Amino acid sequence: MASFLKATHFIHSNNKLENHAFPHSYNNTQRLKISTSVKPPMAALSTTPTVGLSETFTRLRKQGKVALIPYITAGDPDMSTTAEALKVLDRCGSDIIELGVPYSDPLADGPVIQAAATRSLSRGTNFTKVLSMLKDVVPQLSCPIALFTYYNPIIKRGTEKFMATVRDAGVHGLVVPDVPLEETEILRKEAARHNIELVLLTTPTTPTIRMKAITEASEGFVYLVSSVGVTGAREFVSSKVQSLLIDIKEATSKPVAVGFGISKPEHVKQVAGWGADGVIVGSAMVRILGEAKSPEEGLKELEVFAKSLKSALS
Ligand SMILES: O=P(O)(O)OC[C@@H](O)[C@@H](O)c1c[nH]c2ccccc12
Repeated sequence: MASFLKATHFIHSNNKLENHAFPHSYNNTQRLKISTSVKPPMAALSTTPTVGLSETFTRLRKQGKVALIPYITAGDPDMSTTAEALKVLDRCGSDIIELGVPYSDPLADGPVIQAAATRSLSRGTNFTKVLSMLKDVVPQLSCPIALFTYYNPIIKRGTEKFMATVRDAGVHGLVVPDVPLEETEILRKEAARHNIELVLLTTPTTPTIRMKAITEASEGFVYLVSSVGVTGAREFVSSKVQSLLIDIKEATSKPVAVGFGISKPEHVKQVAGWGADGVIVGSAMVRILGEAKSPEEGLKELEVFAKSLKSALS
């Protein structure tokens, strides 16, 4: 976990990624040149019926509701099951779905999501396949998609091209856990230009001053990581979350969603009671799809589970 924390927004590091991504010679003129060759984002807007993350939270706030945000890993057990799972989760009242692009070195993930990523990659999942699945499925969904990816795939494609591509697939938000806060400025600019909200994360060990900077820069919502460690279902949600929520809400009026370890209807209810605007449930969903006897069984179990979480929030 130590390396994860160092590499993320919350703690400043002179991580090598910064140099890889944007060498000092990469100046504004070059960026402008690149930008002119990128497809305008408006083309994608017309095919995307859903609203973005902030608007979703605004609507929910008016209704006095807390967002249910499931996370699943794309391509596990296979891409067509992921497509079906997105539709099932949407039908069960998910307010936003976080879809993970599998990555070979998922340093912030616990065993369940790591195993899902490994299975998915071994079946040949790649970024292009995830995006083409999304392009088909997003128009059939009523809730927005927040794409989860580590930083490396963005660097590989180039930030502008990456943003144009994901927007063209109908994605509304982006969660990138391993990018230093300082680096997010460029990411955020490009994301905004393509109408994508870049969600930043804060953890229980993030110093207050940094937490404030993160809430200021975060878009869509602020992701509060409930506990130190890696992703994975836990028996209890850390009671520290309650005071962390108070601190964050003093710093910002942006919505705050809590994730890491939330895996039961009781957890969801508890975190909502502490004042969270959203709850993120990952490993518990991923486990259901990954361990089911068949994809069909997995989808059925997923539906039952998502409904149980949704009703805990109503
Ligand atoms: O799996 P959990 O403990 O329910 O946590 C949320 C989650 O899976 C998702 O948001 C996520 C998956 N991988 C991550 C890496 C870092 C931060 C967050 C994530």
